Amino acid sequence: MEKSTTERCPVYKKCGGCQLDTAYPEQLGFKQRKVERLLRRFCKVAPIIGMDKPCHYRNKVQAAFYTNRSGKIISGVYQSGTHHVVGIDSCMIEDKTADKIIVAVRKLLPSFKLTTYNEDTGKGFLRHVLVRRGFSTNEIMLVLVTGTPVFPSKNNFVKAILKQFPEITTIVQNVNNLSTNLVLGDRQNVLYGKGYIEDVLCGCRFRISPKSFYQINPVQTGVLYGKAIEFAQLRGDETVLDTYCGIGTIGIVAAKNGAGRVIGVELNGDAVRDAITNAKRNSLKNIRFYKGDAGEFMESAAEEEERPDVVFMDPPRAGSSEKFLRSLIKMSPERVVYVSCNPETLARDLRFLSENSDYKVKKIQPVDMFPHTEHIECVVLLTKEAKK
Ligand SMILES: C[S@@+](CC[C@H](N)C(=O)[O-])C[C@H]1O[C@@H](n2cnc3c(N)ncnc32)[C@H](O)[C@@H]1O
Repeated sequence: MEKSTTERCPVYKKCGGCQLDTAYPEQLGFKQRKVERLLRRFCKVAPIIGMDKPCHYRNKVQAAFYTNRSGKIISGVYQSGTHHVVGIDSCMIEDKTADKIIVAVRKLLPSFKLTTYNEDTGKGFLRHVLVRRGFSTNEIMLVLVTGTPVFPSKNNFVKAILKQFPEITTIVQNVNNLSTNLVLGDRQNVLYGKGYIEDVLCGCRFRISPKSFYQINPVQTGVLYGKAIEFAQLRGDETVLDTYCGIGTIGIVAAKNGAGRVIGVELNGDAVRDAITNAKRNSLKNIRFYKGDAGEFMESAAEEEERPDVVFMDPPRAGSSEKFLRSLIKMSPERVVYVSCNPETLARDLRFLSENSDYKVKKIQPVDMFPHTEHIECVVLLTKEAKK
C-alpha cells in the first residue's frame, strides 16, 4: 500500500517538533538506512513498518502558554532547544480534537482573568495544557498545569470548557511551581471526572493517569506489541518479566497471549498503580508489578535466583544500565525482547550483551511510531547461542 504524506506543515522550520519534511516514503528510507548503519552488524534488519496514514497520530498533545509583549496569549510548542513558544493552533501529527481543546482553553483565559505563567518571574497561572485521547474509547483527559494551586473561578472555567467539549471525560489541575523543564509537577487535583482515561490496545483495557507513560501512537503500538509478542514465542507456561513496564501494557498483552506468570517493574509510582489496576481490569491473576529501578530490581531478582523464560525490556531513550544488563546475563532467560525508542543506545546495549554473553541478535524490526520526526522505534529478539 502506498504510504503518502497528505499534508505539508506551514511552521516546519520554526517549530522543530518534526525534523523530516520529505515525502513519507523517503522518511522511511532514511530511517531504514539509519537503523542498518547502527545495527546491521548484529543481524539483518527487516524493512521498517510504516503507517498508511502518517498524520494526526499523536494521542497526547502538550502546549506551552505564554503572553507576548503586546499582551496576546500564545499557545504552542517550544522552539527546539529554546523556551521560545511557537504559536500553533493545529499540527499535522497531533490529534485534531486535542488541538481544538487547547485553542479553546487559550480563548477562555481572558474572560476568566486568568494569566499565563512567566518562567522568569515565577508568577502567573497557566503554564501548560496537556490533552490525551483514548483513540479506541474516545475518552479525553484535559490537564491544566498551573504555576499556583489557587484556581480562581475554577468551577465556572470547567463548566465553560465542558460546554464546548462535552466529550472531555476528565479534567485535572496539576501544580508545577518549580523551575524545571518537566511539564508536570507533583500535586494534582481532579476537577471533573475520574482523574484518568481508559484506552483499549491489543484487546486489553488500560487505565492511564496524567503522569503515566503511554505510547503516543496507538495504531503503531498495536503493530509494535504484536511483533514483541511474536518474538517472545509464548507457549503458555513461561515466566515473563516486563521491565520498564509503564502501565503494564506489554506484560498484560503477554499474559493474555499465554504467558504463565508475569512480573513487571517500573520507576513511576502512578504508572505502577495503573498497572496493578489494569491487571485486575483484564481479569489477570498471574501478574504482579513492582515500583523501583529496573536495574536494582534485576540485580536482586538475579540474586534470589529468579529464572524467567522471557524478559521484555523497554527502557527510555537513555537505554538500559550496565547493572540491568549484567543481571540479565546472570538470569539467563531463553529469549530477550528489547523494545527501543533510540537506536543509538540500543546499539550500545546490544554491543554490551554480544561482548559479555552468549546472547545473539536474531531479529531486528523497526516500526515507525513517529512519522515526520527523526525518532525510530525498534523491536529486537535476542536468544542464547548454544555453547559448542
Ligand atoms: C519507553 S517507556 C515504556 C513503557 C511501556 N513498556 C509501554 O510500552 O508503554 C519507558 C518506561 O520506563 C520507565 N523508567 C524510566 N527509568 C526507569 C528505571 N530506571 N527503572 C524502571 N523504569 C524506568 C518510565 O517511567 C517509562 O514508563
